[in-house]
Amino acid sequence: MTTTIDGSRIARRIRARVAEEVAAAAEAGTVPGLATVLVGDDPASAVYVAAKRRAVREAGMRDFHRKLPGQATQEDVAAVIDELAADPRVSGILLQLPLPRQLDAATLIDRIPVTKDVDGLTTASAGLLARGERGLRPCTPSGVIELLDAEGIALKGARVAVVGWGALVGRPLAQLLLRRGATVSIAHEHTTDLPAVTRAADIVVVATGVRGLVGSEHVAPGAVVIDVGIHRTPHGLAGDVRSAELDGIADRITPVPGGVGPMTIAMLMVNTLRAARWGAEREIVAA
Ligand SMILES: Nc1nc2c(c(=O)[nH]1)N[C@@H](CN(C=O)c1ccc(C(=O)N[C@@H](CCC(=O)O)C(=O)O)cc1)CN2
Repeated sequence: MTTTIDGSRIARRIRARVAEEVAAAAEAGTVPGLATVLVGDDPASAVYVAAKRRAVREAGMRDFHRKLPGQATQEDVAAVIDELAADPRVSGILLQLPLPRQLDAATLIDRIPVTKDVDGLTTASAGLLARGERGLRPCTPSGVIELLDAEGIALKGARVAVVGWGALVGRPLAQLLLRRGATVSIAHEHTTDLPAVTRAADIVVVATGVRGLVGSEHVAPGAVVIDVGIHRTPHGLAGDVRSAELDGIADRITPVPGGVGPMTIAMLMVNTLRAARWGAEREIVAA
């Protein structure tokens, strides 16, 4: 029988723990704050940012939000990031992606100071991850690791196939898994004989943005399948995995919705708390 992993329940537990730690930090005089920056009117982005802001308030953190019009220029967005970077009440800055076409996302992300980079997407944060040094890690990949840990799935020595090599999920996840002692294969939608790669894995993580890419032909009996994809369809949300086909094949699988998505927001709360602590340390050192 295949078990569904309840990401919403695990995320709630993490968020409750963060709220306790925020209350303790507030008692000691520091209230963490997250600034979300939303450019334009992409409906999905508006939903995600609203969910993030709700989570911030529920955790007892300060909610700073900036909304810019879809025709905002590079300079407009840069000015907002610089203002938030200079504000000591702001522990973390998140630039919601995707951005409108006229904007250069990589350059804007790199304006975020590394200690406030709660998305872990700056070049500096990517470098710290590559070197295994202290830094903030991207939320979805660290959410996947937390999910696997919460389920008691051993990573040391496990064969993990990561399908998808994007900067938001696949690449950082592969590095986090390597650091945990997993043997990692990175594949993607163009991999020749993808089933041969994924069927050799104990854990298959799919983050390609291609709806229904992975099905029964890709998964060995007893494997764990983590579906990071989210697609809006006329019948509701769907993932990168044809999950119905895996019933009775996979040992465990994450659903869409209710799997990895809620973990992304939970890990953002964890990162904001970590950023507040890191920022406070830097102030002490600078004083
Ligand atoms: N700056 C960033 N932009 C984007 C990120 C990111 O991590 N940082 N990730 C995605 C979108 N995303 C967060 O921004 C995100 C996606 C999905 C969920 C989630 O909880 N999904 C629910 C379903 C909710 C729904 O769509 O109705 C679920 O899977 O259960 C949270 C965050 C792209 N942009």
